[in-house]
Amino acid sequence: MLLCIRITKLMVSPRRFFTAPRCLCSKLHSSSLSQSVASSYLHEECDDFLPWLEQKAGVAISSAVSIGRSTYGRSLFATKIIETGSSILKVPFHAQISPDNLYPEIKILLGDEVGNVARLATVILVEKKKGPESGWAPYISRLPLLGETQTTLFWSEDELEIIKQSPVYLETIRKKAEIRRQFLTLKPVLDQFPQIFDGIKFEDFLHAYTLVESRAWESSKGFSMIPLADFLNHDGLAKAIVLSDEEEQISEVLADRDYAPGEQIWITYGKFSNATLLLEFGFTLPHNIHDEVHLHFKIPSHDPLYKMKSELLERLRFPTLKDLRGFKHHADSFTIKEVRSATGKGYGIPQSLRAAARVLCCTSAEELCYVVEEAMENDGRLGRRPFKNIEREIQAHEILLSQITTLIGEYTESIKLLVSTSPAGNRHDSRERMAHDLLAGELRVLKAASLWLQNYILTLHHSA
Ligand SMILES: C[S@@+](CC[C@H](N)C(=O)[O-])C[C@H]1O[C@@H](n2cnc3c(N)ncnc32)[C@H](O)[C@@H]1O
Repeated sequence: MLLCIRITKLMVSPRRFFTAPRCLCSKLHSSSLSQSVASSYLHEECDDFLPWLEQKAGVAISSAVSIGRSTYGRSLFATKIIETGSSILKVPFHAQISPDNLYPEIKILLGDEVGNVARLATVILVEKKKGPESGWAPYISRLPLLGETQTTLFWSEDELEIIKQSPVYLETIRKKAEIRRQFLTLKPVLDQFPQIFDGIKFEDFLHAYTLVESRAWESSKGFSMIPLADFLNHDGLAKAIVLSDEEEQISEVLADRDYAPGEQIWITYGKFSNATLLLEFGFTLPHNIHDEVHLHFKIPSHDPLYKMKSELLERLRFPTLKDLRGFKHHADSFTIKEVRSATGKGYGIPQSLRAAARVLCCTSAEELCYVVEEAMENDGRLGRRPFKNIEREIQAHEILLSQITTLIGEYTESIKLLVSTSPAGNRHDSRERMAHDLLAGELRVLKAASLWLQNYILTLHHSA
């Protein structure tokens, strides 16, 4: 992740771009996370951290926070009253770790195919190897150890099997293969520095890579890890993010609400579903309003219109997406988010998905050509208008409903299995709990979509 400005996509703006509107305050005060874990765990072993960072930065970083422990690992806590809109911390770019910190003799050997995340992961490995001698030791020594990270990239095959229904399963396999590819590209370079990288294994690189993805933020320097700021935990309802001010060369966090002394301070890493949180950060939320499901359509290979339909579906898919932290995602499927209203009115399931269903249900080349011509006569977007033939419109939406009904059955079975195999029906294990949050959230999205479709189809029947 480069959070918000973070990796999974932190979006770093070249200028300060965020001030919390006043009206947010009361809403944010009711954040479940903010209230439940507020105040009890403070300070502890990090007393030396802020003085070290301020000395390194050569400026004051914060007079309003201390580092403490919470249910979610280290966190920042308010040490005094913090008012909405005030600055919580400011970390200059030169006190952040970025790919620029890579030894020049290593950097010069790296080709373009080695991305910024891999470069920054290499910096982390170098500084870790230096131990107490590293100029970053107080920060590096407080990063989670191998074995403490919960992202699915470290799950066993059996653990992954539990979430096979979710797109996270395939995405985990794909991503791990991609990180392995990057490691194999880097390895011949690392081997030239045995005093640093002797005996380095893929797991070490994977660990460093996931540290970067779960903590770094995008900036003009590529991705940076921002000491102190990266002790901030994520609340899906928070509005505060890490801002990047290119003019002043600082990263800053502004309060999105008032904090009392002792309260934990929260930011948002982005509008992430549990699938993304699990894959990139290694945690889930019990009820995540950003959960989503990805639908893949398969055109039967014996369909005589296979080629035409494939080309049209390709036009309907979304292009590459960039998340808040600056990370790119490729969407090769249709995404459904939770439908707010089951009545068929207002925000329903995505138009592009319904358009795809209209394309799929065509039975002749003439019908497909009609869909294309109609798009050209209107705003150019394919399949956006309901078929004039109501029977066809019903068929298109029944295609969708049938696929969603099948998925609902599969998710329900997986959740039943998960609950029944947990000791005494309890999900003690944190990975099982996260698997449950993930599957239950995606099932909720599917059920809402199903209700919406049933209602729409019923309305069409009545009007026929
Ligand atoms: C940027 S770090 C935040 C600081 C971290 N708690 C620590 O101890 O260093 C991100 C990590 O914090 C944890 N985390 C952050 N927000 C969380 C939340 N709402 N629930 C559970 N874990 C969370 C996850 O382990 C995540 O990978």
